[in-house]
Amino acid sequence: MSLVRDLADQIISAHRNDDLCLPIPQYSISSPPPRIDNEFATDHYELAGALAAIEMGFIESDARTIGKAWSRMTIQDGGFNPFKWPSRPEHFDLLPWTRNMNPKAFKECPKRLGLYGVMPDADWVKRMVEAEIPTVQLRFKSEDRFKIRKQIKEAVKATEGSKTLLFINDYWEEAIDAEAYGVHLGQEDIEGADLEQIRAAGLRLGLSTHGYAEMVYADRFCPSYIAMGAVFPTNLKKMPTAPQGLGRLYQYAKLMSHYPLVAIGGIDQDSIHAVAKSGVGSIAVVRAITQAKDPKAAVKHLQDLMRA
Ligand SMILES: Cc1ncc(COP(=O)(O)OP(=O)(O)O)c(N)n1
Ligand SMILES: Cc1ncsc1CCOP(=O)(O)O
Ligand SMILES: [Mg+2]
Repeated sequence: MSLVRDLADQIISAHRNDDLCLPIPQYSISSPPPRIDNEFATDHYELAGALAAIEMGFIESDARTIGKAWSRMTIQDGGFNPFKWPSRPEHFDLLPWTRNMNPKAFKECPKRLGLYGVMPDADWVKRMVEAEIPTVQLRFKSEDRFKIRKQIKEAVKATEGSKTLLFINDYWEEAIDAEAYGVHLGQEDIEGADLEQIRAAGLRLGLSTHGYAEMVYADRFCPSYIAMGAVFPTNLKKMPTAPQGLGRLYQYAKLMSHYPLVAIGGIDQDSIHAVAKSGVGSIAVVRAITQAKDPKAAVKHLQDLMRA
């Protein structure tokens, strides 16, 4: 058996019961298995870490990131220990400075944004302000710029004079014009947005991530918060990765603990307490509020469960 195979097997058997593993996707001719070979790896540990990650069900980009982290961890810690798992910022080559020392950092937001309602229109935002939710997002999807502007203006007005912080999903230009508290962008939104303009206007920026590779990428922008998910299955959005589960969320939250963090995806009253225990300071939900019999009561109940 090759050395790399042996190291990978040691990692897998040490972490088999860690709740990090997901079923490996089915491969076909149109979606072939990832190629983890010497071509990209600089040492055995990188290759073994990446191979183990693939067999633990991580997607290829995450496996490559994990491989690099295994290599750094092994060098930094002075030897290979299969029972460890990369979990420190330096293992992932995250930015070495704090927000205050980074002139490109986005404006700070509270470390704990608390319960975060992601709402489909301005009327829902108003209801959330009345329910005294700490954080709300206007996630209004439309092609009509006039309607978008109107919704954003109404949502900003609804939060004025309240303690509720408002993030606008996707429409960063309109959010700047309306002087919203912040903007939320997904990975695909980043390229089309002028992040410098958002930063210069003093709006906070939240970024979505779905795994290790995207977290490392998001870190380069030093956003105000990092969202991670989907934690559990959700039918509200087609996700680029499988639900990550609590085991992975706990690792992500540990690695990125210097950021305000938001967990999202399929979280409800039965799971919110376990999610909060990961250390994330905020939990974003849609259906747990919008489909509740009494949304205002749900806001209170979910917050109680988060704190319990
Ligand atoms: C708090 C929070 N997290 C993730 C998302 C999803 O953003 P994105 O991936 O850009 O998808 P859309 O919401 O735009 O469909 C979010 N909106 N909020
Ligand atoms: C917008 C979004 N982004 C990631 S999951 C999600 C939807 C979450 O909805 P729910 O809380 O109802 O699963
Ligand atoms: Mg988006």
